[in-house]
Amino acid sequence: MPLRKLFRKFYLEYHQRHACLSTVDSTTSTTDKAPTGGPVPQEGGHQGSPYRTVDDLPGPRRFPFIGTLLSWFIKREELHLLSVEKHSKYGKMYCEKLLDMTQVAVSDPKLFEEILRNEPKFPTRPCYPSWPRYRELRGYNRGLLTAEGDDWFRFRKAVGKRLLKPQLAASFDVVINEVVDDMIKHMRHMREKAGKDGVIMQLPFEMYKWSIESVSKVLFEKRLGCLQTEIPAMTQKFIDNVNTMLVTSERLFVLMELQEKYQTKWWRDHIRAWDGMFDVVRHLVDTRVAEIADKLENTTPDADEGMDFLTYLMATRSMDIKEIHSTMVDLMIGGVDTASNTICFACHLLANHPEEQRKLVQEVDSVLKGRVATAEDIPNLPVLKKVVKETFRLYPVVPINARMVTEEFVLEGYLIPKDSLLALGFYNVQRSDEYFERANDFIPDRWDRETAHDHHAFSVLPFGYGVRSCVGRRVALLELHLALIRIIQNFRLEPYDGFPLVPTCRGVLSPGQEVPVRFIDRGLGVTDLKDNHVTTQKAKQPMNLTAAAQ
Ligand code: HEM
Repeated sequence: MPLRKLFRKFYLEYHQRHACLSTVDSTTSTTDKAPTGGPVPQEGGHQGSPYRTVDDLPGPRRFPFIGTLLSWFIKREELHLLSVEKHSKYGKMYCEKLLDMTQVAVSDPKLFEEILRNEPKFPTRPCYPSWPRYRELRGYNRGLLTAEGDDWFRFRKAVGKRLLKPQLAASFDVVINEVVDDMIKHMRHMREKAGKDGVIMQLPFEMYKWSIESVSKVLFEKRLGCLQTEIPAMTQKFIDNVNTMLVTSERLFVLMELQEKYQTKWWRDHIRAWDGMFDVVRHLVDTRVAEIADKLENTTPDADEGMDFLTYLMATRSMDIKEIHSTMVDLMIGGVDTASNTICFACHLLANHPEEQRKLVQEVDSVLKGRVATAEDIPNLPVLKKVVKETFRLYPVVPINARMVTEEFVLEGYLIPKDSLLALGFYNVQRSDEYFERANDFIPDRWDRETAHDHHAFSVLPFGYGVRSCVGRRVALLELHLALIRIIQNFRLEPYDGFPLVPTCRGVLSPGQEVPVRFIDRGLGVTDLKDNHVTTQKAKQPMNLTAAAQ
């Protein structure tokens, strides 16, 4: 493969890794319609075209051959800040060339809306090349994260029906609460073990274990033991393999084919890590399938019956077992560091804003009166919802989303060519004084019912938007709300001086290894679920849980 092509491929993969969901995505957007807003210039067009070209857009200086690639390398852990820097210099829409790849960066809620509302029926998302390659080698289909066209649509329909219906998503509160219960016990243990005045060292890692455990229980009806003092060997192997897979995915950005051909250590580690992850997921799926085998024979899929996720997926008979294995791996990948990073950011913000924390404590204590919350309680906790939304605004785990352009289209009078990349600067908009007053301050009240609509609906999109948006968003919100309630019921949060929080952006926005928060025990001990145990059957009851899952 010629060197230039290899570099182009590297750039594409590099961008996808950093501009999209950690391990995940970017989305194709195609529309051949001229935008509804913005004049189509009659002057400045090229070769008789009424539109301007992307070369007419402002942008950073390009070096021969590499274009602006260097700045990406230098700031690869701060891509969110690089995006802010470039937008403040070149405006809402600029163009840069990375090798021969055109990237159009956009930072304006109206343009986000225009792009995202015009997606095709089956948006395709490019992904790490090593991911589909692994599946090809082992005879697996792509899973939900990376599948395309009809396959993606089929998987999305099956998974979405169980995870995205508000009432059904809300029915996961029982299993989520079970895991939150253990998380609180684990947090108590860790803060005592650290002996540092209530500080939980490596909070992000502890929260990571919580989110793996929680997603596993939701998806497989199985616990992995992440929150036990001694983590079972199989679980530890899974955690290690996820980490190795992610690290080596980055290293295989460059010259993947050659690395495969010469079986480099990174390549071998990568394949071994995937094998390990698939082993665990296959074991979890197959064990559950064996448990429900008898039931399955005569079961028809009825998500409304509150069926557990895997039983439902099997009963749809719309995915074969290998597609299910693949999709379950993808759901695990999509659901772990996203939720755990967000809860770390929320704890940090509350610790540093005692007044906001006080309002939240007051609301939680007065509404729940010391009992464990369920999904039904969430609509009655507006302060909680505002805190989570404001956390997403300040620390969006996906700070820059992206779309590949598969058909040329017109945006703001500029002809955006096929095969170029659209980078949607969410972080930049969310931190901009143009869209939010005192944009860098934590002000949950800006999301008050009366004032929330002052902000453009596309100015904060933590889960993306449209048909390819996050399929786990309702589960994620429920996890975050229930976990945060319980943390607040059990601990008072204080800042731990001397430790600054310095988020990095390697894929997803992460708080780093340590989050400087002290957890002071409130001594109320709200960890026992027995008092208000709810059953999965409640999904059948006619109650309005729509708001609860939003
Ligand atoms: C705070 C938590 C989470 C955040 C902020 C988040 C955010 C996102 C974003 C921004 C996307 C891309 C959307 C787009 O391109 O428009 C996405 C996709 C996805 N997420 Fe999440 N996510 C979270 C939790 C979860 C959970 C818990 C799961 C699984 C249960 C999950 C599974 C997925 C999957 C499978 C996709 C790809 C969907 C598709 O391609 O059809 N996510 N997520």
